[in-house]
Amino acid sequence: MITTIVTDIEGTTSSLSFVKEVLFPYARVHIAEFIRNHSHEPEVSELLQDAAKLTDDPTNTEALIEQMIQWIDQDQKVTPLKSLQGLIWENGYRQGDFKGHIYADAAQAMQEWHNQGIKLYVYSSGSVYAQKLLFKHTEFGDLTTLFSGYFDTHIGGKKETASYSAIAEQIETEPENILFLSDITEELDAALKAGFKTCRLVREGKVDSPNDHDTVSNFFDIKL
Ligand SMILES: CSCCC(=O)C(=O)COP(=O)(O)O
Ligand SMILES: [Mg+2]
Repeated sequence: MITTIVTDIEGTTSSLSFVKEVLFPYARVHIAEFIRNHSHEPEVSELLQDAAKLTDDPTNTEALIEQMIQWIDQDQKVTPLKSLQGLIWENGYRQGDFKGHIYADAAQAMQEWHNQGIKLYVYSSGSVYAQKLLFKHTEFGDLTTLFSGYFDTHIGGKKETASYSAIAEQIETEPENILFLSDITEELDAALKAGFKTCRLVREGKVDSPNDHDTVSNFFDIKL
């Protein structure tokens, strides 16, 4: 029996194009200015140090900015970069430059599941802070009240089975009672290996070859 749903964001609750054509370019344009203006703040300074450890020349801030722009362009899920992106997007949401995109079916189904007592969690490569911002500023209003918790790559990569086992342990729920929703087969494979039920979202384009996961094109077709 499914008591709990863990959902991905990009390609699942929200469009790929919102992330790739709105959020990532916004971070790309503002990251240099953001780092130059905020690097003295403890939270930002710590993230920069963590990111610098992953580069060849940890002492050169300008080279680090270039590296982070490259990571954005390559959609690298580098944890300190994802945290910095959240801090940068905060301004965009606050100033009304964009709203968090949520498919209407996802907003409605999640509201219904929540009303039925099903627990909802988010697991995304975007930082927990970025996840909360996205769900707080949607065209359906503040959806953060629907969620019991949020997970990002601090718990591990989304293609690693251990991450899903850690989530199940943390939320004190048997894996077989958890349904994981994602558009990425490798993520679903990892969740399935951890004992989760899985459902694949194919939001744009045709459903491709069959695989081990139920596949739907919107949240209304998800069977619990
Ligand atoms: C938290 S919103 C931004 C999404 C993001 O930064 C990202 O990398 C998408 O990852 P997902 O795991 O949601 O596919
Ligand atoms: Mg995704």
